[in-house]
Amino acid sequence: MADKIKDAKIIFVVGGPGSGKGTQCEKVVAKYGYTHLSSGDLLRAEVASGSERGKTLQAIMQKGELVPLDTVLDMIKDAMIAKVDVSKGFLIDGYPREVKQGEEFEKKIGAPCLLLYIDAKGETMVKRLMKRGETSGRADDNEETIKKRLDLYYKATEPVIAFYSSRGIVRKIDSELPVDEVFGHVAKAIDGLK
Ligand SMILES: Nc1ccn([C@@H]2O[C@H](COP(=O)(O)OP(=O)(O)OP(=O)(O)O)[C@@H](O)[C@H]2O)c(=O)n1
Ligand SMILES: Nc1nc2c(ncn2[C@@H]2O[C@H](COP(=O)(O)OP(=O)(O)O)[C@@H](O)[C@H]2O)c(=O)[nH]1
Ligand SMILES: [Mg+2]
Repeated sequence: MADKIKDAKIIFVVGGPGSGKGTQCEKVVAKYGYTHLSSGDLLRAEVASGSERGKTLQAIMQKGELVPLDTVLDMIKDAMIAKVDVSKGFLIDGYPREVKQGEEFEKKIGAPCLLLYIDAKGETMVKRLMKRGETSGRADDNEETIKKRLDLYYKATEPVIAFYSSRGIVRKIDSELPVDEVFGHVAKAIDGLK
């Protein structure tokens, strides 16, 4: 089983909060049939289950901080194992959040063949998240937590992009464009694989 995952096509989707990762992943699923695993969604599902672990997670997420590395990684790995036989590839959305998360992922699961860097300006991300917050019901889509998530993104997650750039697998996608144009660039990056 571990070998099967290792051979799977793995794409990391990295970008700030509200940059449009989830939006683009949905479109990739529709066109390429990849399996979309949003680390944030996996964590929110655990919170929704009402488990003790979920309660601990909720408190961390509400503050816009990172949950323990092993927790997210185990969830991603379990979700990958469940889908590996029917999946053409995996979109790992919102992970890695810090270089260490990427290193552990590679030790326990495998190496990514591509990193889609979904790039938008800070003010754009804040605007999109405030709008999303009107309907998302997410405890972290509020002004105070958004600011913390952005700060953490610049501090912890941007170094991830530099880390993988040196390997030549980063494709920077301008996410200020209209959604379909952004997707055009995403599709070009995926078509360039192999
Ligand atoms: N690898 C990850 C992914 C998520 N989180 C936690 O889950 C929260 C929400 O994650 P996510 O949904 O990915 O949020 P954002 O990227 O901030 O927002 P979006 O849904 O807009 O992508 C993060 O703030 C963080 O507390 C984490 O600790 N580690
Ligand atoms: N104008 C515009 N809005 C977008 C674009 N991509 C995403 N959005 C909006 O921005 C918000 C955040 O997008 P989402 O995909 O959840 O971003 P994520 O936080 O990176 O997963 C959503 O309300 C989207 O509708 C884009 O390319 N252009
Ligand atoms: Mg998202």
